[in-house]
Amino acid sequence: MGTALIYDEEMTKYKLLWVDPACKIEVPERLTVSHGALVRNGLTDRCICLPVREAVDAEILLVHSEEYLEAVKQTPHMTLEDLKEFTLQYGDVYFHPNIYHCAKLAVGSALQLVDSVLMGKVKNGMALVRPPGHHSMRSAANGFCVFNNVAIAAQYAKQKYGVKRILIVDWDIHHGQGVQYCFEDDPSVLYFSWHRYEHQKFWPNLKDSDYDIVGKGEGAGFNINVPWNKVGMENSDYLSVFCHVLLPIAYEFCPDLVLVCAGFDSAIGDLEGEMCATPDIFAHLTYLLMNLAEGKLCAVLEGGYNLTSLAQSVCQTVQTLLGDPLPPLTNLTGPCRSTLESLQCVRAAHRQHWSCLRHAVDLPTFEISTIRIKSSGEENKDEAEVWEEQKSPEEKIWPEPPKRVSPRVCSAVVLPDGVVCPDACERLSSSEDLGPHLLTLKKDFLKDADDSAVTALSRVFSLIDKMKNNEIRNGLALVGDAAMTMTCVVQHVAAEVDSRVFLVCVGNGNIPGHIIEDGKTLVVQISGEDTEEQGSKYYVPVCLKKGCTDTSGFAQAMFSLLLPLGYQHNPSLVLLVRMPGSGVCDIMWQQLTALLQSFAQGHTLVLLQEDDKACVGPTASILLGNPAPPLGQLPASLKEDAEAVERLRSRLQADWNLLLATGESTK
Ligand SMILES: CC(O)(O)NCCCCN
Ligand SMILES: [Zn+2]
Repeated sequence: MGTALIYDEEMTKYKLLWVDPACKIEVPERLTVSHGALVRNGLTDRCICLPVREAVDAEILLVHSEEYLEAVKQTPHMTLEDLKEFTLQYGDVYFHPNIYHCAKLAVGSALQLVDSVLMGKVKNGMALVRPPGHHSMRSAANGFCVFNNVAIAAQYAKQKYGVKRILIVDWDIHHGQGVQYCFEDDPSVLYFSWHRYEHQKFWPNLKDSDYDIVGKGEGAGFNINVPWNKVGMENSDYLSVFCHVLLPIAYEFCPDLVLVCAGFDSAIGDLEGEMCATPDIFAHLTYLLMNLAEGKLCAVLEGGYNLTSLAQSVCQTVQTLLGDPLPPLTNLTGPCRSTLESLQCVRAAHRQHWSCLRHAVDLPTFEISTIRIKSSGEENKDEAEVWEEQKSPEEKIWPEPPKRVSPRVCSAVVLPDGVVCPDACERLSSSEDLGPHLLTLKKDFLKDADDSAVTALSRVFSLIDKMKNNEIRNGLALVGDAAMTMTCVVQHVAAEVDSRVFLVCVGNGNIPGHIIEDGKTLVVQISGEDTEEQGSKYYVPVCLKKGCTDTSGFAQAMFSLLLPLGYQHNPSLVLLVRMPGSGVCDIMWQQLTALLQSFAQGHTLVLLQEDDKACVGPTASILLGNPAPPLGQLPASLKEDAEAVERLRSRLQADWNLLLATGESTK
């Protein structure tokens, strides 16, 4: 199934007709440069372009009041003076004779997208619309928004398709209060928003945007606000919020549909946001949401006012929806102190609502307000920081996002004769020669191995070399001895100059000490074995009381340990090994296989042991880019397991500060 793209130039046909500094940034060119970049990068040709349509009254009334709709209906016939007068009753928004038409098209675009995803015509998609929607409320336009496109889409999905649970992720730099108000007492819609807040000093200056607003009544816990109390947030800050707040809760919620309020004013260069995250971060944020709801993801454009970073961010998002390999994220230095304060506050506020946060040991029992922290931080703010804040947001520059080339072959497999090659995979035949290195290995490692093991290893090595040359994206090998093959592979890759391996070992099994000495291989082992005291900077043994059968504990280790470590290690190869008898369930295994493709531009090598032959198909399906099935709503993980994960984090966070989720940051 493909990726839908919805866009119509009709939505460029309205603009600000008078002087209003607050609104002048919302220009038609936002759509034309975004769509133009997609065309220029050959992305529109790869999408399924769907037509827009006008929303009908009944659809708009899913969220808005009749009197508001009736009032907006009058605007096409208004004179310029009437339009100005009409606009005065709302905040930071403008009207135009054609904006009602465009607002109906924006809603209609979002609904077309929802229809095509929920009817299974496409896998996912993006709607490029204006006017944006997430600030508009039941009876009020606000923040350039007229109708709440995404809120209407959520109500529409529930009403027309009976969707039970919807996750709305709002990565726009402004708080979508309109969405929050619409669903604050609705437990079937989980709304997550981060937003520039600066202790209520930033627009829309609402106390309702702070972290302690968690939803009301039945909806308590289903509204997550992450305030950014400083500008200049970077990729690390965004990733740490996904790893330590959004993903654990989103997986526990287990949505049937993911809607994204895709605003790109949270990208570097945007004078509204004043953040420093680069456009390629949206490739990763999108991907991290694509293994929820079996990949049913609808992204709808909200804000984004720097035409360069907007266009780049839109392309990064669409490329990920299309399944292209993710770009490497470099120099992730870990979250700043302000982010850690916000993280701690949000996790504390939601601790009672989500079992994934229940055992988080780092959380104070008292309610900490970032206001108190700020005032305490005020005294010891050094003059550099003061100067930094007073400096005007000068023109930022950032590197063009790296090209993301899909190798000719997606998935290659090394299988014993007699094992069927999964559809769409390429079977690696015997490599021509055994290669000199192999003969030495034969002497070192394989002395008593039979020829089939030597042949298999030579094929695995050629698979690795083809991944290195980006001829192949990922691969899978079914071998006689997974542990031995793992050791040889690490040895082989570590011999390369600029290689870094991220070895994820699921299940019990001995990791030879020498492979973690060179600092190029980071090992995370998730098992039921308590090898905690053998841990080191490059060897992270996660012991789950009930072993890998415990999905909640496994999931927690995946988000709060594996993801941050993987991002910070930034490997050139991911080696995922399933030890025999690990007990990990297939869906957890598939989710893990999917998540690990965030790294190394998707160069993942999976090693399975022959008696795990049944895993070949399900693993290949994920390697080929199919979404992992849902884990189901996750129960609380065991207290001991959560504490073990927390102990590991506190031991490791000095070396790997993306693990930080609270407390003092080094920055
Ligand atoms: C869609 C949006 O969130 O980017 N609108 C921002 C409005 C800012 C008004 N000061
Ligand atoms: Zn915005």
